[in-house]
Amino acid sequence: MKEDPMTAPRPIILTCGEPAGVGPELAFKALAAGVPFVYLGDPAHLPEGTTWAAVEAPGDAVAEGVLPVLVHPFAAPAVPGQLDPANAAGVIEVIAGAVELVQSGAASAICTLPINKEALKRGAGFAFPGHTEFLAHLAGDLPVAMMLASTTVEPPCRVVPATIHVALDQVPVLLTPAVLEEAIRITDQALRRDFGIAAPRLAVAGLNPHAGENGVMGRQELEWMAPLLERLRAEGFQLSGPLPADTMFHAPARSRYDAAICAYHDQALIPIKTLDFAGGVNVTLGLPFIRTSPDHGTALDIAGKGIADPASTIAALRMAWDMVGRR
Ligand SMILES: NC(=O)C1=CN([C@@H]2O[C@H](COP(=O)(O)OP(=O)(O)OC[C@H]3O[C@@H](n4cnc5c(N)ncnc54)[C@H](O)[C@@H]3O)[C@@H](O)[C@H]2O)C=CC1
Ligand SMILES: NCC(=O)COP(=O)(O)O
Repeated sequence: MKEDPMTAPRPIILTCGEPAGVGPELAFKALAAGVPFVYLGDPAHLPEGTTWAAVEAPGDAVAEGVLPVLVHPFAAPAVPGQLDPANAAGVIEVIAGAVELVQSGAASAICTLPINKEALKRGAGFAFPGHTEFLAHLAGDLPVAMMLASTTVEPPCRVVPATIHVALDQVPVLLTPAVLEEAIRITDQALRRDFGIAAPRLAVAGLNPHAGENGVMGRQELEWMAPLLERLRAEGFQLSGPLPADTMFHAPARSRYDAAICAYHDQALIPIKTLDFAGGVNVTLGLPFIRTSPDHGTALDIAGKGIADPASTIAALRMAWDMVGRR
């Protein structure tokens, strides 16, 4: 049945992600989010017995309790837990298709189910280490930042790694004043626009143990991080740091800031995934459209067993919908 396009809410596109992972089984469970979304993927990959209906356009209505599916046929069936290179191209096409739908105005946001980066690289020569970088490219090679945000802990834990999917030995090379400044600026703006925080407070982690301890355990903090933060404070940014990363994530420390800008992936993601694995949401900041994702990966070890927890996907859909409302 077609809805009145003037009044129908434009739904979120939930991309299928890796079909051999937990994505397909999370899609139906995610109806519990109570926000409008449509699944983009191959219905043949959904668990047997899933109640779904094909729709032609994102806004087409289906009965309550039925998963609406924008059908994107894949090359091969999916065997839970077993990656198939034949399906890599389909996974990439679905992400690109979702971007087209949101950019055309047919959808309000994108929520991505997890992909297996290695599978995409080996199966389709995917040139990006993750959604974040691919979406930035599709949006016109924009500078973006990756934020992971808790939804069930207080004070909240929000983290932004200034370098993202890079090898640890590259971090000191790639973490430059320009890269850190960009992460600070993008995060400050996104907290205002998408999280309703009028005067964001950012805490910046040092790179070295004890934030270098005045130069005895590394010099980046003294040589350029502190001067950069000083310059940005003079512009009006509310910044603390560079702080020792090991002591900035306990609850009293988190109450002093709205988001932590970290030097590298694990410095940022270990605290949030420890504090709120079930409720964590990954958000790409700086895109012209809204994109969220559960914080976890493809979980091949449990795929197909029906035990995957939908909480993070539900939180991601709700966060995207809140952002739609704010914008
Ligand atoms: N946004 C994305 O597309 C993301 C993709 N990945 C990709 O996922 C793949 C696997 O990554 P891993 O490091 O193994 O992390 P993972 O999150 O897939 O799994 C880590 C552990 O958490 C469990 N787990 C994950 N999600 C769960 C859920 N919903 N319910 C219950 N248990 C759950 C898994 O069973 C496993 O024991 C990699 O290829 C990685 O690149 C990882 C994170 C995000
Ligand atoms: N560890 C987080 C992660 O890999 C998410 O990456 P992306 O696919 O959202 O870019």
